[in-house]
Order: sequence, then structure tokens, then C-alpha cells
Amino acid sequence: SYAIDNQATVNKLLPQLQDSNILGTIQSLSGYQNRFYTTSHGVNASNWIASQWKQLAGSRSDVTVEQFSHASWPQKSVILTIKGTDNAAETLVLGGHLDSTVGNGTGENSRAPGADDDASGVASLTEVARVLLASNYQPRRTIKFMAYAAEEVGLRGSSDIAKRFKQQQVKVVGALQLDMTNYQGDAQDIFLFTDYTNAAQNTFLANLAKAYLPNLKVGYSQCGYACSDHASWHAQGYPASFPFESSFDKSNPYIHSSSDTLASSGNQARHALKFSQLALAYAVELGSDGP
Ligand SMILES: N[C@H](Cc1ccc(I)cc1)C(=O)NO
Ligand SMILES: [Zn+2]
Ligand SMILES: [Zn+2]
Repeated sequence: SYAIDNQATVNKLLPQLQDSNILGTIQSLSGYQNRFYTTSHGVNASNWIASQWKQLAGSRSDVTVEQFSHASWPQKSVILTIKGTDNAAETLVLGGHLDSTVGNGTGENSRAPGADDDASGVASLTEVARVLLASNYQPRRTIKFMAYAAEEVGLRGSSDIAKRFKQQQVKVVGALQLDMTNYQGDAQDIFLFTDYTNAAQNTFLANLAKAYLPNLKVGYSQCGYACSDHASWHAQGYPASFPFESSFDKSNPYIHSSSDTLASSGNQARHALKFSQLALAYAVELGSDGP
């Protein structure tokens, strides 16, 4: 259910989210020459995320980190799983994509920093995972953090995973996509996209923002096409949502170029922090529901 009834836990954890950590992760990821799905750098970036998430997991027996191999390209997706306690069959997915591009012709030596698209989303998610694990939060449902490969070439990594989950009949009760969280192109803070998403879950996210982030302004927008990995989950019939950094017409003009750098996003991660806050509230409120 979309009840908001975990105020004690959420309000204890929200202040632990730090934009300085998000900034550091964006710096590291945008430092790779590129993170394109077929290059050595793209493979290395995936391995780096896996090692970072393994460090977060520490020795917790209910936490695993794996790399999901894709048949037709070398870059793997990364999945961190926090196994639920008494409702582990029901699963939450929080994702972003780890690959980057400068469009057609991207290759081994292309410079594609992808600071906003989508190092920012992976960094926002990593900070949520860090706080949940550092506070020893134990969800009743299973929570999966995912860093997808090959989003820029047709949502291919998330499509492989969502299809596998459907085929295995995994009960995904909700999927949240963070793709571009750090470039504030508009007056409003968070835009909920209404196409290729689930209306009821979008309303829940708006209510979470009202309840926990009352100073943030929430707007609505559309892509007009399957513009990020939420569409892969939506296509399999799972409830998906996509909170985005700006409205469609004010979106980051630097993406898919060598200028998609932290500097182009104002050398800060305060905007990305808002998405970590919303994602944490989402993870705890939905993750704490019993069978
Ligand atoms: N097309 C998406 C980015 C994207 C998504 C929504 C909007 I509005 C503008 C741009 C992409 O490149 N994802 O990697
Ligand atoms: Zn993207
Ligand atoms: Zn992109």
C-alpha cells in the first residue's frame, strides 16, 4: 500500500544523506574517458561501481552485490540486493544507468564524462544505499539497487534484466529510475514523468515529497518516448516512476557531449541530493511493508 507510516525511520535517515558523497561519486565516474557499453573504460567503470557497492555491503549476510552479464556486449550491470526479512518475495528496484555516450560513433577513445547523464543518478542511488546500510536498516521487502549497462543504445541492460525478472516471475512492487538528477534547469526541483510510468506510484512519490520534503517543488512532464530505463520495467507490466531534474524543455543541453561535466552542473550536488532524499523515503516507506 502507499501508506506513509514510517516517519520515525525516514526522519532519522534523511539527515544522514550528504551531497559531498554524491559529488565524490560523480567526480570518480566522470573521470573515466567514457563509460560506453563496448569500451574498456565502460567495463572498468562497471567494475568500480561493483567494488564500491561491495564496500558498502561490508559483511552483512543479507546484502549481496553481483554483476549481471549481458550476452552481446562486455559492460555488465551491477545489482546490490538487501534481502527482506519477512516479506522478501516482494521486491523494490531503484536504478540508474552507468554507461555514457557522445552519440553515434562513440568509441574507445571518445571523451564522454556523462556527469549528469547518468553519473548523477548512480551517485544519488549510491548515497541512499550507503545510509541504509550504515544505519543497519532492515527492510521487510527486498530492495535492489541497479546500475544498468547500455541504456544509451536502447535501454538494453535494463531490458535484459526486466525481462529476466518477468520470466522468473519476480514480484517487483515498484521500480524507480534516476537518470539525470543534478542539472537544475527549472524553478521546480523534481519533475515526475507521466509517460511510461505508473500514475498511482507517481502520486505516492508526490505525497512522499509533500510529507518529507515540503520545501521542494514538484512538477510533471513527459518525454514523449521511452527515454530511460523506467520504460523497461513499464514494458514488463511493473509499476515504474521517473523523477527527473527539470522539465522536458529545460533539460540539460550538455548531455551526450564532452561538456556533460560537473562544471556544467555548477560544480555541486545539492540538486542530486534532493533525489537521494526522495529515493530514500520511497525505499523505506515501500521497503517496510509486510506481506
Ligand atoms: N534521452 C535521455 C535523457 C533525457 C531524458 C528526458 C529528457 I526531458 C531529456 C533527456 C537519455 O539520453 N538518457 O540516457
Ligand atoms: Zn541517461
Ligand atoms: Zn543519455
